[in-house]
Parts: sequence; structure tokens; C-alpha cells
Amino acid sequence: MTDKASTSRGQGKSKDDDDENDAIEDSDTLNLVRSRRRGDVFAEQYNPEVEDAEETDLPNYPKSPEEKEKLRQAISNIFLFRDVTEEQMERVLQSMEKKKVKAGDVIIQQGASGDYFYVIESGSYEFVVTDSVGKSKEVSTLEHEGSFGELALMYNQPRAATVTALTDGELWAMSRQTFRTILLSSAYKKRKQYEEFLSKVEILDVLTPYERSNLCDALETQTYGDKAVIFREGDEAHGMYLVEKGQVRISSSKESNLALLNAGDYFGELALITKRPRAATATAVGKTYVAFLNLGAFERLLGPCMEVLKKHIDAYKGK
Ligand SMILES: Nc1ncnc2c1ncn2[C@@H]1O[C@@H]2COP(=O)(O)O[C@H]2[C@H]1O
Repeated sequence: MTDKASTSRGQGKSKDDDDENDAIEDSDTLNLVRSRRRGDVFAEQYNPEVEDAEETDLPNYPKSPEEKEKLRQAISNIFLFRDVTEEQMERVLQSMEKKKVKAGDVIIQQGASGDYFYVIESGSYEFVVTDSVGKSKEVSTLEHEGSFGELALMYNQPRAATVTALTDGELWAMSRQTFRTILLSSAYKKRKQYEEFLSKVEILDVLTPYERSNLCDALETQTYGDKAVIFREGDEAHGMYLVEKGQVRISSSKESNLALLNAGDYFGELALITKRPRAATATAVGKTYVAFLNLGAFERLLGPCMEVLKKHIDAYKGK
């Protein structure tokens, strides 16, 4: 058992945590911890569905109105924050602490226990995953926006990647406690809601589990009654859709029945790829639930599926 596992689902602090905090407080930069951290796999998994987050006093780091606004901006595009209420947002803004980082700082070490979730204010960050035979692979980089470090806090698992600052920069750090109290329950529910459904969507097979989790955060379910129009031919396009439940008919001015889509099918991607108006009309058949992915998220998250999506476009041309 690791220290963390023996402190019962992360509610107490381990020696490693204290070391980590010391490192941060000592320097005001994240010159974090390499060899001291351990890569054990936790025996116990946290399950937010059966254990409510504790409501305790959260830290309060005073900020100027300008700083608060900058932080609000930095989190405005992060899907994990989308469902927080205005009151919760105030608590988030109060409780996040600014950290300066230097190029080369290891902010998160794969295998370590997790104490902070980070939002990027500035700087570039590299993500490297090392597999069980010790082979390392750079899986992504983030520049000047985005967030990381949610997995270990959400699932009570060791850090899944090593995150290194490639440039000097600034991060906003949210403690495990704040993350659990404010973000965990809605974020976890959202991922759970969509994970099973997305595993059945064929075009998404190329996504890694991590990419799929990010997609869960970005989706929004919309409900349409029988014969309700989802979009019309000629409309400007703002996103694509996955059919969750029910059916969707695709028709155009020339052809009344181009396709009848079922659960697991997708539509609305063509206009996003060609950057043209909608080429057809989409109408619900019976009560229908669709998962909507907005344009920004489509561009950010579905890159790995683009080849398959484009191949599919060729099939439309035959119609
Ligand atoms: N391919 C990836 N696999 C796992 N984690 C990733 C990946 N890319 C980025 N990350 C982030 O790297 C973080 C490392 O710490 P966590 O495991 O807490 O959360 C992880 C994610 O936020």
C-alpha cells in the first residue's frame, strides 16, 4: 500500500503530499519532485458515486479584480467547469493559486500521487506517457490554454503522464480538496454518462481512452420531439451531432430521404469540414436525443478521426 492508499481515498495527506507542498511553498515555482515520488498503483479506487465530496473550508488566495478576470478567462473554455454555478465559480476563483514555472520544470511525474489540478495561464507544456516496458512517447503539448492533472484526482489513480514545462509560464493550481468539492461530481457523472455510448460509435475507435474522456466533457445532450428540425439546408453550421437515442432523417431540397440515422451514427460534420453551409436538413424521427459537439471542440478533439470522416464524405458524393 502506498501512503495515499492507506490514508483512505485521499482524504488525508501523505508524506509525499507534504513534500510536494513544501516544494511549492518554498520556491513559489514548481520545481517539483522527481525521485522522491513513487509509482505504485493504488489498491483502492475512489468512487464518487458512493462517496460524497467533503464540504470543508476551501483555501482563499486573494486576487485583484484583474487577476480574477484573467483566471475567469483561462477557465472559460475548459469543459470541466461548464456546469459550475455562479456561486461555485466564485469559490473556484478564490481558491486557485497562481504558480510560476520555469522551462524544464517537471510539474507532474507519471506514477506519482496527485494533489493538484492545473489550469494554464501561459507557457507551453509537454505530456509524455511511459508504457510498462519503459518506452516513452510524447502524447501531446498544450500552449497557453487548457488544463491537466484531472485524472489522478478524479479516479484516485497515479498520475498517467509526465508533464514538463517547455517554456517559462504561469499556472493556476487547484487543490485536490477544491477539485473534489466543486468539480468532481459533475465531471465524473458527465464522463460516465457518455463513455459507454461513445464506445459504440465506430468512427471514434481511433481515439485513445484519454481523448475519449475529453470528448465526454465536451458533449451536450439535446432533445428533439418527433419531426423537429435540428438544422436546415443552407443554415450556418456550429457543430456536429451523434445520435444517442431515436432516429434522424437527412433530406434536401432535391431528395426527401437521403438517410435515416440511428443510435451511434453521426451527422453535421460535412459543413464543419468543408466550411460551407448545411448541405441538407436534419429532422428528428420520434423523440430523439443527440449529443452536440461545438465547432471549437470538433476541431480540437476530432483531429485523429479526420481521415475516416473525410472518407465518409466521398460516400455522400455518390448520392
Ligand atoms: N495521453 C494522455 N494520457 C493520460 N494523461 C494525459 C494524456 N495527455 C495529457 N494528459 C494529462 O496529463 C495528466 C497527468 O496527470 P493526471 O493523470 O492526473 O491527468 C493527466 C491528464 O490531464
